[in-house]
Amino acid sequence: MFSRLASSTLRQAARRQGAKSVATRGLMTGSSTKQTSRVLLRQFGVAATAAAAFTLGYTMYQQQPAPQVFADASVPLHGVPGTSKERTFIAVKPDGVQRGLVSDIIGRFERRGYKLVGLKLLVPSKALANEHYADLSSKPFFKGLVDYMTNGKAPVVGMVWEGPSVIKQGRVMLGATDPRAAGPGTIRGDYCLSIGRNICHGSDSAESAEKEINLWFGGKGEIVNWASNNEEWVISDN
Ligand SMILES: Nc1ncnc2c1ncn2[C@@H]1O[C@H](COP(=O)(O)OP(=O)(O)OP(=O)(O)O)[C@@H](O)[C@H]1O
Repeated sequence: MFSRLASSTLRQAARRQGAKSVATRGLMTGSSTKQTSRVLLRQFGVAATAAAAFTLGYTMYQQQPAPQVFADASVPLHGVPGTSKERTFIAVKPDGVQRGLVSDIIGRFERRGYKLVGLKLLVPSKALANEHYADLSSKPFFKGLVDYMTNGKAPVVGMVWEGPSVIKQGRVMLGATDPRAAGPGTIRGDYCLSIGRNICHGSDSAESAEKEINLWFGGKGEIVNWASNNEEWVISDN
């Protein structure tokens, strides 16, 4: 790239000075040769400086350390229940994704002041869905539930939210499992009508949160420990 840049600069300088036509006709005088050489050297110097600056800048850019977002790596994957580092697993199920409710559900948690520390979009495998709903395996609706979660007609949005009492409050924000019993203002109470299409899931205890977060977000680096600048405006008993 550098040699292409230098030779194009030299060509342009030569053209500008009429050197090409003069040289080919053998009419170049001593002073015009010197002048042309000076111009060529100056142009070459500019190109060399530009190339050196580019190389230096690129090298410095490459050597920059990666952004440091892992502010508190001592927090376990599933958080610390009973503290401001409590964590829960919240999912938007395929019907919620299909109906375009992802942003509303994320927005409710964000506006409440909770912090998003994990987020992924996936069609869960049968094994994952079976494990997630293992406690319901004897229920007559189990097979239909797993099929609806895994058939790929729409993905699931899996999330991990962090903040004080997020496990309990997450369930309150979702509303009752059967949307017809869910209060207005809750996600299910506002957006759905049927227990088989209740658009979201939330861990119901610290034990479930631990199991579900590790199940859905067990991979390395899938949870980000980061410090929110809003924290002092959201979490304090003064
Ligand atoms: N009677 C039912 N008929 C059909 N589907 C049901 C029924 N009961 C529960 N489900 C489905 O199974 C899911 C898990 O049921 P569970 O009893 O664990 O309720 P939940 O904890 O409120 O729901 P989730 O685990 O999805 O948050 C429900 O969200 C619902 O989609």
